[in-house]
Amino acid sequence: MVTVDTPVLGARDTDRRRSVRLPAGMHFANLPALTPRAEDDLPAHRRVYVERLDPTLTWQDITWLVELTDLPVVVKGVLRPDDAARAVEHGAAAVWVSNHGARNLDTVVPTAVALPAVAAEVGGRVPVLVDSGVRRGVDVLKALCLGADAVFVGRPYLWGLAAAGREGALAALHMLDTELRMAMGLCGARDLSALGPDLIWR
Ligand SMILES: Cc1cc2nc3c(=O)[nH]c(=O)nc-3n(C[C@H](O)[C@H](O)[C@H](O)COP(=O)(O)O)c2cc1C
Repeated sequence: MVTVDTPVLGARDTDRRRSVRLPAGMHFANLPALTPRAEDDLPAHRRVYVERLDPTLTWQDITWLVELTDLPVVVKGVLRPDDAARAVEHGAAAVWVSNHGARNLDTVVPTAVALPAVAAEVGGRVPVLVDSGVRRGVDVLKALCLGADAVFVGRPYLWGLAAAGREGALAALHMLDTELRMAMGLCGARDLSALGPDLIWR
């Protein structure tokens, strides 16, 4: 789902294409498929995506997966209420509202915008999870108010890890926890059950 007021392809896209190329002679040691080849007409990361995207997948594949395992199958990347309903109908144990950190599709809808309608559609039948762009405790608070049962982060703890190893990753999570508690206190919320849409000013 993309917003319509900006072009899908533009100058930024071209810039990004250039920026993902490695310097000559370097390669991704553990990701050989990402190493640029002279004959490539697509940047390496795009080639990987194009080769991995399977246009034959259907919702029946979710049912097949669910029947194959006792593990909970969670459908991630849901942004539309109708897709959320399909995920539940096909046996998903949870619906994960995500745009994968807005790293893949330019102008993709923010998850804070998509979340309320998805949560309403799911209606408590399974947990609703969310990620993408959560950077501060107040972001966690807003996501919980907008209908999420749990909130995830991708890059923040990786940045902590890169900066200071295990302690850095823990510090990133601790900061989110502290900020969430502070934001809750400042909103007059004693516990998580007090978080709801009434705390959100639109
Ligand atoms: C380096 C990197 C690789 C990722 N690879 C995948 C992936 O293979 N499949 C997927 O569903 N999400 C992938 N994600 C998205 C994360 O699972 C997560 O949805 C996203 O990072 C959350 O947004 P945030 O980083 O803004 O917190 C990746 C994220 C990063 C940063």
